[in-house]
Amino acid sequence: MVPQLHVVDHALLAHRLASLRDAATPSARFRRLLAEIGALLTMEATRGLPTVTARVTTPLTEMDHRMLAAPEPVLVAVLRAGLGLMEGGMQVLPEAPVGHVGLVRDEHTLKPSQYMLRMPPEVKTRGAILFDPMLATGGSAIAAVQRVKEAGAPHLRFVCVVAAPEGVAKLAAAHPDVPIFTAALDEKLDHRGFIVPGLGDAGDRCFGTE
Ligand SMILES: O=P(O)(O)OC[C@H]1O[C@H](OP(=O)(O)OP(=O)(O)O)[C@H](O)[C@@H]1O
Ligand SMILES: O=c1cc[nH]c(=O)[nH]1
Ligand SMILES: [Mg+2]
Repeated sequence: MVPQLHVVDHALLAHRLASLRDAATPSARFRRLLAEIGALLTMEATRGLPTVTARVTTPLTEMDHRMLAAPEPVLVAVLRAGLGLMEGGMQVLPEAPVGHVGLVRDEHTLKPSQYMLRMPPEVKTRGAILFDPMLATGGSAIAAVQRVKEAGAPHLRFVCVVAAPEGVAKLAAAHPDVPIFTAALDEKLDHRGFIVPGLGDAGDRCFGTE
């Protein structure tokens, strides 16, 4: 039991995830599904954002209304596959500044290495939502969270699509302050570090590489 893990249960999410997992789904459709899933997960990950009551004048009268208390948080994609997922986050939070962390996992050691980092200055005050569809061994997520914390984020959330129990346990142990939102908690990792049943290599399926 990992208290910071939120497995988001929604019929529309489940329906899209079924198609995303399907090996026959081509790249263009895979990207569209990933963006739609990103939007649905961002709705859930932002449910608890602080709000204030402000006065609003409608064409008919005045009323007190709930609004966001602070500007939208920074959105950060873990390249490459996080780009597709963050697309949906940007639709839900259109005014959010955007950061990127480039990480690639070595297929033999399964260790991530970083090849780029760009973070907007607002991350220091607004906090961040980090997007990467796959939480497998957890190495990439731990490194990405660390980079965003080092950039000054006072708080952050991690959004993924498919998580392995191993990755959830490692991320929660390394960063217990970071809530994890996922569309599915899968069964296990295989001997190559792939999530089972999973959906394969998210970056390759997104961008048509091999
Ligand atoms: O939890 P881990 O074991 O670290 O694995 C997960 C990472 O693997 C994938 O990226 P990949 O390294 O394949 O890069 P890509 O997105 O460019 O394909 C995925 O998008 C995660 O970043
Ligand atoms: O199953 C997996 C594991 C890591 N990265 C992926 O893209 N898929
Ligand atoms: Mg990949």
